[in-house]
Amino acid sequence: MDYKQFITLVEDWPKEGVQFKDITTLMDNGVAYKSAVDEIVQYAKDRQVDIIVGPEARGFIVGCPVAYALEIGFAPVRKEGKLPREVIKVDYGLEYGKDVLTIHKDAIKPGQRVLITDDLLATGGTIEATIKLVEELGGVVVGCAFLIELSYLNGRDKLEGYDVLTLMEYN
Ligand SMILES: O=P(O)(O)OC[C@H]1O[C@H](OP(=O)(O)OP(=O)(O)O)[C@H](O)[C@@H]1O
Ligand SMILES: Nc1ncnc2[nH]cnc12
Repeated sequence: MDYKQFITLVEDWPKEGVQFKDITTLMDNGVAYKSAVDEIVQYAKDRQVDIIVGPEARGFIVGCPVAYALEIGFAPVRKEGKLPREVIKVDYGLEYGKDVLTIHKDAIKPGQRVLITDDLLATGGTIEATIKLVEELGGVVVGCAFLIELSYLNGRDKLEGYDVLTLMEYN
């Protein structure tokens, strides 16, 4: 499917000079959303994934339906101060700012095969931080799946050695 027709490009948001790729117009379309999720479900099946991990908030939109379809768990990675129990944390930077990401200490069991999902790969800061959290808990990252890759921001450079699926690319 040509998913790009469902993405809305918003100039100068959230900051001047950034072209925001709005996925809500893809999610609005049930057929397109299901098709995108189905592609990631197949990718996860091929890798015998035990658990999905996704960063707040748009990583949930992609990862939760995949976990549901596969009848496996989903572990949320959230910004600091949002998870109620003991967490580990990591600092990271992204296209338009920086922040801290956290995950519950017991979210992943050592040796579990993990698929990380997010809507978009930009500088790669978020995925790099999420991988760090997963690996610190002993998880094995067997794939990273995104709807969109902004190849002009070179996020893939941070993913050397990891398997990556992206459904759309912007140059
Ligand atoms: O590759 P990067 O440069 O790290 O950028 C990509 C990240 O930026 C966006 O999330 P954002 O932090 O804006 O949070 P949100 O999903 O809660 O809107 C997007 O959903 C990715 O997680
Ligand atoms: N240009 C962009 N559009 C949508 N989400 C993003 N996250 C980081 N950069 C982004």
